[in-house]
Amino acid sequence: MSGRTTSTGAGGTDGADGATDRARKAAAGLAELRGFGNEHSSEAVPGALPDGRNSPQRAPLGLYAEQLSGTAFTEPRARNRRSWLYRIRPSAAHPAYTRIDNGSLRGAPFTETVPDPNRLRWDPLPDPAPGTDFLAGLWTLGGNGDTAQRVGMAIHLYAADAPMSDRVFGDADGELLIVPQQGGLLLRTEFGLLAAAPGEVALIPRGVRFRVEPLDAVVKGYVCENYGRPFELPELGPIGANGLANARDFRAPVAAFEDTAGPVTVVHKFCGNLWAAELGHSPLDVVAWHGNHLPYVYDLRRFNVIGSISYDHPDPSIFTVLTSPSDTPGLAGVDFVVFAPRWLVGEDTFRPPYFHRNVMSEYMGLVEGAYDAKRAGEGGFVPGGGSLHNMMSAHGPDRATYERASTAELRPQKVDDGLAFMFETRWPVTATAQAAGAGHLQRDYDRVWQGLERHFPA
Ligand SMILES: O=C(O)Cc1cc(O)ccc1O
Ligand SMILES: [Fe+2]
Repeated sequence: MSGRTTSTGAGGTDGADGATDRARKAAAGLAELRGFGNEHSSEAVPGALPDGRNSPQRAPLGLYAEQLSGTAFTEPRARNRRSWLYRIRPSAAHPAYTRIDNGSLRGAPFTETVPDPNRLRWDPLPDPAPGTDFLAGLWTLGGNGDTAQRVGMAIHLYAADAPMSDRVFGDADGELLIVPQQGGLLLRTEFGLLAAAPGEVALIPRGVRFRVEPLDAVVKGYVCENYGRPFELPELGPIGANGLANARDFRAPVAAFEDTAGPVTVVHKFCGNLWAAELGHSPLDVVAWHGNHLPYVYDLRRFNVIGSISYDHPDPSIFTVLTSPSDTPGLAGVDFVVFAPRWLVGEDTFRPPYFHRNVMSEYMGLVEGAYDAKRAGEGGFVPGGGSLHNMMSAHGPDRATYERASTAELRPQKVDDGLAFMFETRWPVTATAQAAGAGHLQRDYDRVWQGLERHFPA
């Protein structure tokens, strides 16, 4: 939470349509600011940012000054998040919102099914119907908490093949941690442009408006919608001053604005429902900004993996990238955890994840390759798929993994054939009806633990 940087960013960006080539080029060479939780500032036009005050009598260049807060005004300084935006038109100048169809999006409280103690696993989401944009392609798997209480989280997947060309999205219910799995995304946000490819994650803070342009024909991935306290970096404790996700590797955008005529639909997610209002201009019209309530991208391959260099398999909290603390110290509303390439050297150790029953609830996804506790390939844990192991549901290595790892020769071993992650939450996850009844739900997941026979002498 330190440091201040300044930038002069890109000028106005191209309009919504026909911009895909330009978007690709932009993705390849985006200017970015570095750091986590920093007070950054950026102006797309020199002189657009007021100096020495947030809200002068008249903001420079005829812009409107607007504050966007991500925490209450009065929260402790160390976790206070807010940004000041200097825009062509104030966000307040919009007509009434009206409800639109929620599509496959669901919000908390999740009451369509009863919480299920069974281990559940899904294959990847089917390909999108042609013309599906990111917002239409969001499909809620489940979640917990209550949007109106700002507590809990939702797990979504997405599959899309079309740009959000004439609409933008903003989520009042929480921040969106986007985990691309197939294909890259260009995120045009109020703060500027970010690109995120598989292996990276992007975070859109609560309330920030953005639209998504697929950088590949079909894009798929996962989203953790965090209704609770904004994600922060975990404490490092005895690890020391460095390690895990290093703050300097987080990339924020520089200011870039759209000065285009509408109609543009603003879709606003509020207490689980989608509302829309039509504007005569793009709301991505922020010419300059400063603050710390910002979108960012992080490359998971930069994660500094800490592990055992003696014996035993450490608990996966050591792999926490981001944590959203709850009201109980040490107990996260949701953690984002990554299983990144690493060496395993433990002596006399069962090296893959152990058998366990966890008080926390675990949703796992796979960006690529395989996961070291589960068989890969068809019918197994595959990229784009996901598993849910709710509070106290017994799980761990499948039979094939147990047999392999309990007899393997324990040479130093590099695990670098996959990238798995976990959304781990203190509250059980209740599936939506569409997830519980999905055609891509694996009906025989329990079988992976069958045949684990007794070896104890009779
Ligand atoms: O269930 C899982 O595969 C996730 C997990 C990984 C690990 O290394 C230890 C515990 C755990 O829950
Ligand atoms: Fe687990």
